[in-house]
Amino acid sequence: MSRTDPELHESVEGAAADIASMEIRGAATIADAAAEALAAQAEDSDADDPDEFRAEMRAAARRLRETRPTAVSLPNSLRYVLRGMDGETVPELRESVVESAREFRRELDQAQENLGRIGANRLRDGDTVMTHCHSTDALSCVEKALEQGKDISAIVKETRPRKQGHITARQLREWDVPVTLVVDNAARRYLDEVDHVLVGADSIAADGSVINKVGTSGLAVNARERGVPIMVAAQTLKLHPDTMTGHTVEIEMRDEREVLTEDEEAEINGDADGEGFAVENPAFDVTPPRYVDAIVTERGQFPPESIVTLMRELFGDQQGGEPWEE
Ligand SMILES: O=P(O)(O)OC[C@H]1O[C@H](OP(=O)(O)O)[C@H](O)[C@@H]1O
Repeated sequence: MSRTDPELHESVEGAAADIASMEIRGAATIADAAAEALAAQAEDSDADDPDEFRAEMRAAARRLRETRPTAVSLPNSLRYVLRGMDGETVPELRESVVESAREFRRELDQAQENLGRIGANRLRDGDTVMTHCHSTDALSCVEKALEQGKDISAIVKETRPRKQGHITARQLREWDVPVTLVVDNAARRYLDEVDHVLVGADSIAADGSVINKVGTSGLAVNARERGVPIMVAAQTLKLHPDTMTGHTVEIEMRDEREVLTEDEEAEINGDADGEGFAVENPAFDVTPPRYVDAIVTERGQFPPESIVTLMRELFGDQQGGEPWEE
């Protein structure tokens, strides 16, 4: 932080640290936490004048923005809340930010509900889904299918290195869904027993590419080879506006210690002198649109190639820089 940066509320610093460490994780959950943190900053601000208040909010948004680069739900959330900031006085500005954050969080919940209902229509009674990682959007489809009285089973991929598959398994068991947990490398073997691959997304690009937890693209290629449809559950908050103008989505590279402990590394190195070896830990990968059957949003389901039409509708009139950079 530079000396001129305003002081940030503990909720902002706390949320930023928790997002970076993945204590708070999952694209929608990150967006929700970011909006909540901005509201806390606004509520407790002791800014003396409107300019100071605005500068404080921009600094808070920048701090949250720099935590993780891939899930576009994070900047989309910050943009939504800051664009709602309006007023001549500090109390007016404060109220507008709090209300904007509240509205964002309400819409996020509603979108997930609506998406779930649409996604559930793709699932038939007795179907088995294969999941990768943990996605609240994807699980919403299962939840709604269960509410429709359908029996659904799941083959849950463990999802190395952080094993978010365990979170998915726990949630599904709470709903009494029969679960088989498999290591990632076993996925292809089990695809013959599966009716749908069901995953979430961290970002969707304008060409319909799906950016999701690393391993999704290999799963999609294998599923296509086996004739299993691939369904991506992603509310429109996951659509990446910058990709409409040719930008690519940055893939987060995480700490190598998530993959290999120091002791394990020492063991591999043995008595060898000199340089160690490289460990890479990309958190996400890109699944090309040709491997995706449907992107399910709260506005309906789309073949990936047509997602750009929806993006033009949603982002077409958005111009200029980011509100936290003004
Ligand atoms: O928004 P929802 O559907 O909950 O999650 C979407 C995606 O966010 C997660 O990323 P991470 O675990 O935060 O790296 C997974 O990649 C998951 O598919």
